[in-house]
Amino acid sequence: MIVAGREILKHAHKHGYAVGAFNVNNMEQVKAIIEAAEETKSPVIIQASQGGLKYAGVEYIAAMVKEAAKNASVPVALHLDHGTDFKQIMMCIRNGFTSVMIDASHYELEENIKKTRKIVEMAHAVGVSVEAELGKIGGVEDDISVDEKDATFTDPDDAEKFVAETGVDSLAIAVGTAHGPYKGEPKLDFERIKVIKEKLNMPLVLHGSSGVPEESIKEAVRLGINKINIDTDIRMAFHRAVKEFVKKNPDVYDPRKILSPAKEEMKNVIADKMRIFGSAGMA
Ligand SMILES: O=C(COP(=O)(O)O)N(O)CCCCO
Ligand code: NA
Ligand SMILES: [Zn+2]
Repeated sequence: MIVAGREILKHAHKHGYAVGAFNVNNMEQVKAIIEAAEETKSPVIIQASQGGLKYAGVEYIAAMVKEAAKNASVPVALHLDHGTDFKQIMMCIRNGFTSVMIDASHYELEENIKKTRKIVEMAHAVGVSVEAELGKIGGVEDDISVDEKDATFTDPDDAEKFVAETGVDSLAIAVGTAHGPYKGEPKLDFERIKVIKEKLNMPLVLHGSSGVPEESIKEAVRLGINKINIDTDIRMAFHRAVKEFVKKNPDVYDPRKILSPAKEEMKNVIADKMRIFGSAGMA
């Protein structure tokens, strides 16, 4: 069933595990996520970025995810990832999204607070949860790009002020991850996660989580991360499977035959992550 984002994240915060938040652009990704969630009995967050909504259309994404959630035995939230455009955020709420991110992290603290507070007031008025970002998460992915030198870690004291003055349900923190593939191995600032969790005592979000070693993910969850964003690893699973299928079956042109192995590969990758995040069996 479809639920508000805060319901899923509050449970994860209370019981000390993390829920996967997986990006979708098409039907095969939605099916892969829901099948993995059913298989592992995991609550799950299905999210679309502004780029994903531009590609598929907000109505298509909302219709597919609501249909999938209606028939699922696990809790599902539908979330807007990295919302920067006020109209886009309102269109998502209008189409039944149960959670939205307002990403005003490029602005100074006071401006970020102001923009975030406006979305919180409107979203909370209709029961929709809100995620915001403080600090700048590095990396390049679709329309999100932050240069390595501009990536700034989240300051715990600023975070305390930010949450008190905005009322957000969850906070995305910059602690060493980056969007997209990593060149070297990412070094997470675990001490910073620990301090922020102690100060805020609320659901925390890790972005740029594809490519982070399993042990680092587990440590971040132990220290209080409750939502883990994954996009690149699913894209790579899709790419691997399609490439392999087409190489082996160059004359098969039926999209169902070409995309089915890709859906299976994405499902397996997602199910593994749900086990690593600790959400398996929590639904
Ligand atoms: O934090 C993430 C995922 O990061 P990653 O792709 O490193 O797993 N996201 O917010 C997905 C960004 C999608 C842009 O269209
Ligand atoms: Na990444
Ligand atoms: Zn992100």
